[in-house]
Amino acid sequence: MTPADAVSQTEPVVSAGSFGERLNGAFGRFGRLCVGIDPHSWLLTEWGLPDTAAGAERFGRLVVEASAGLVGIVKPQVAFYERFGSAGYLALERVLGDARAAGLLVIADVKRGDLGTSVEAYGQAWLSPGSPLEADAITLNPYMGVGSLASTIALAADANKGLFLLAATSNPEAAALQQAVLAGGAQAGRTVAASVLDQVQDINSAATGHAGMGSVGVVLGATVALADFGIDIHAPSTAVTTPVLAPGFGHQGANSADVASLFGGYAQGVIVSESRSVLSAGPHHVADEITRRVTEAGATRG
Ligand SMILES: O=c1ccn([C@@H]2O[C@H](COP(=O)(O)O)[C@@H](O)[C@H]2O)c(=O)[nH]1
Repeated sequence: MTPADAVSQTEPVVSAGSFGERLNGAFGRFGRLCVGIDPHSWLLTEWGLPDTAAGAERFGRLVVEASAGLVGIVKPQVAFYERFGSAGYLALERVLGDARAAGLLVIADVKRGDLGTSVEAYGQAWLSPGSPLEADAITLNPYMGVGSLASTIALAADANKGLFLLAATSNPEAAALQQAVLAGGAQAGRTVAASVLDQVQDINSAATGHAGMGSVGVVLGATVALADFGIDIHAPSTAVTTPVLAPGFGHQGANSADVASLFGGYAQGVIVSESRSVLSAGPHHVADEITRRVTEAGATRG
C-alpha cells in the first residue's frame, strides 16, 4: 500500500484553503503530533541504512509511509539532506513528493533568512507551487529583521503556504540573544523573542480579519520558560490563533502532556514536534511509536 492509499482509505484530506485552515484541519483529524524526518548518521546506521543520500531517501520515505494516516504533519530537517549535496536534494525532493502525495502537511525546516530579494528566492524555492522542493510551510530566521521577510510573507500568502519565524528556540545557547531587549524602534523595550511574536500576530490579524488560525507562526521551544523571553503566555494579543511550531518534546525533555501549562493561551496553535524520540524506534516499530505518541498527545487535540 502506498502512503497515498493509506490516507485515501480514511477521511478526506483538508487540501484546500490557507495554510492556517489546513493546519486546523490536520489538528482536528489527527491531533498535534508532527513527526520530524531527521536522518542523523547514527539513526541511518540503526535503521540498517547507509549514511548516504540513498540511505537518507529510503529513511525519509519509510518515515512518510509510517506517518501517513496516523499524523497530519511531518517536518523534514533539510540539513540532514543538504550534507549530501545535490544527491541529498534529489533524495529530499522524493521524500517531499511522497509526503505531499500522502496528504501530509510538510513543514520544511530550512531556517532561511536574508535581505528581502534573497529571502524571496528562498520562498520561491520552497513554497512555489510546482517547485521540486515544494513544501506547505518553511521555518525562517528573522534576525535580519522581520521586515526583511516581507516579500516571502506575501509570496506565502499568495500561494496559501505557511511560515514559522524563530522566536524562542529550544536550544539553551539562544537565550541571551532572544531575551535581549530592543533599544529602539516601534518594539523598543520588548525582547527580541516577544517582538517577533508581536509582529507575527499583527501579520495574522491583518490577513485573517481577527478570527481563525493564522498562516504565519512562530517557533517556541517546549524546553524553555517563555516568561524568561518576555512572553506572557496568558495574554495572546490577538484573537487569531498563532500557529506555534514547538520542538523540544521527546528527546530534548519536554512532555506533550504539558502543552497547556507550557503554552497557556497559545496552546491552541501548538504543533508538538518530535524527531529522535520517534525515529529511534527503528524501521519496524516506528509506526507503533507514532501511534503511542499520538495517543499521549491526545489530550492536546485541536
Ligand atoms: O528551536 C528549535 C528549532 C528547531 N529545532 C529542530 O527540531 C528538531 C528537533 O529534533 P528532536 O530529535 O525532536 O530533538 C531538529 O530538527 C532541530 O533542528 C529544534 O530542535 N529547536
